[in-house]
Amino acid sequence: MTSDKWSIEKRAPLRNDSVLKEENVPEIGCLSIVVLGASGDLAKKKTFPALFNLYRQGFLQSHEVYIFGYARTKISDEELRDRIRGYLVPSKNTVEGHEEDLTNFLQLIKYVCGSYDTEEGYQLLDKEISEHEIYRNCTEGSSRRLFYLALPPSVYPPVCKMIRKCCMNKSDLGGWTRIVVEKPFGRDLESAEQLSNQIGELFEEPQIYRIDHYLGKELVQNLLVLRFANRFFMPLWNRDNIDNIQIVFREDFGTDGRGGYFDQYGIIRDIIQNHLLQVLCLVAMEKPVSLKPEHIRDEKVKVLQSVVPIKDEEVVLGQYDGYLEDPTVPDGSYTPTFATMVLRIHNERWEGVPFILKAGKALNSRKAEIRVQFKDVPGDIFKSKKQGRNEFVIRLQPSEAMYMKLTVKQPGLKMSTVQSEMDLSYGQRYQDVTIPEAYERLILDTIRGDQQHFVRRDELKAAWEIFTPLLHRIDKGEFKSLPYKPGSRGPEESG
Ligand SMILES: NC(=O)C1=CN([C@@H]2O[C@H](COP(=O)(O)OP(=O)(O)OC[C@H]3O[C@@H](n4cnc5c(N)ncnc54)[C@H](OP(=O)(O)O)[C@@H]3O)[C@@H](O)[C@H]2O)C=CC1
Ligand SMILES: O=C1O[C@H](COP(=O)(O)O)[C@@H](O)[C@H](O)[C@H]1O
Repeated sequence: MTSDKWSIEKRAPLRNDSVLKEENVPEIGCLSIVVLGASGDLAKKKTFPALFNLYRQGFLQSHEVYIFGYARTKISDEELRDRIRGYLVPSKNTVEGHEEDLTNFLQLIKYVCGSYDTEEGYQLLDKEISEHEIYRNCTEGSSRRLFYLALPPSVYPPVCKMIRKCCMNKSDLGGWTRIVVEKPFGRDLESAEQLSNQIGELFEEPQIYRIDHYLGKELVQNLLVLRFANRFFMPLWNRDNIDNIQIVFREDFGTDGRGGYFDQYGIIRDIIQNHLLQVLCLVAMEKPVSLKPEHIRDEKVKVLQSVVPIKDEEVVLGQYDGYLEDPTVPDGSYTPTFATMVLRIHNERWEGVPFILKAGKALNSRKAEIRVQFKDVPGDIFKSKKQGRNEFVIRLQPSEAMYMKLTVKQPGLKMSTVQSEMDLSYGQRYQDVTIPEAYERLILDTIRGDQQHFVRRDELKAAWEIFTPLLHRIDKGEFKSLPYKPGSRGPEESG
């Protein structure tokens, strides 16, 4: 099943302190993965493909795992398999054995139809899971049950209630029940806290995995290594040397059939409050005591708590021309599809350094990157300012890369300078490596009980505290979104 060409290192089982009450949790044994909202967009595009890739690499074993799709849509097992089949595609290094693996994987999937807020469907689901556990000779209570909520957040409370009531792992003989919830987790501080309270009454924090898929991206995971395992970054990473840091997300397509969802949230809730802010935390945080999830998340919370209120004059919003033509978008909507803003961190390291966050849909390119711009060289004898500053760029996607823009001597007899690049492009440097999809890593982390790359409750609260005042002013119509042309760089006013 596992092709020799897979070159991702299989990670050894790991345990960590985040599983507070689950010290004797098995890493092996019967595993039931339930994808709620299996009929939806995320499930077919991301969740099932991630599970398939884990299966192909041997992280999900046929003799242990069973996957249940759950939703209201009335379809058969075979119809669900047909819906997702086209999304389970091989990457360039994994073509060999793909068809056989696909057939075997699809046989591990069963569909259960039911509503989200009544017991019948969940009782049926529990029966199916229990049958699978018995079939696998699983000792009652030692099984592992993972519930992935690929659903709109509005249904999280009833779904969690029903899981708690009908579908929990039956006793505490070392098994576990974990739930994965997607963003957006709330619309503002109050609604997020309400949701946290509702779910918190049903599940303990170590059972709740708030996913932010940007935390599963290769170069986001590299940030801590880069910063804290390299001597030459440490002394430079501060207000004395850095002029500004830009964290940018661009998409070259619009709402793409998701206008109904998007219009309720807008670009700040969809991208900035979660994905870009998580990246900011990893760029700005202090060195954690260790790599334990709680130590890392403690440092992230400190950064978030040090962010000062966003100034209105440092915000630009935009909406692309044609957004309102999407039939699922309400007439006259002011929802921003583009936003740029400055975040300022009031601490010893970052006082005075603007963190410029920018995100937009329907722009000129698809790209996510971090640009660290350094200050000018004091007393520059080469007068090299006109060639540009030192800049360190981390491109998260597409084509993962890190490069350093620096001034060098123009080769030749003349003593003149030119800007050049030291380039680490992953496509060239790691040609035989298939970089895992973010969801793949994060689902594996959930199975292993590693919460390092998931958002803790206090982190979420601190994130909403930063954006809620601005979002409320936007919701009240106090900000207008400036028009911009699809395929452009955003509104001209955004610079
Ligand atoms: N799609 C994406 O690219 C991304 C999505 N997310 C998040 O993942 C979650 C799921 O997203 P996505 O798959 O796009 O969502 P969908 O709109 O496709 O919904 C998923 C499923 O939920 C059910 N559903 C939809 N609306 C409702 C409703 N109002 N009440 C009850 N059930 C409903 C439907 O299943 P049925 O009717 O069969 O029960 C649907 O197939 C959301 O929280 C989203 O924000 C996060 C990142 C990216
Ligand atoms: O969470 C979301 O992310 C996607 C972009 O994800 P990426 O991994 O392709 O960068 C975005 O399109 C979507 O609107 C948003 O909900």
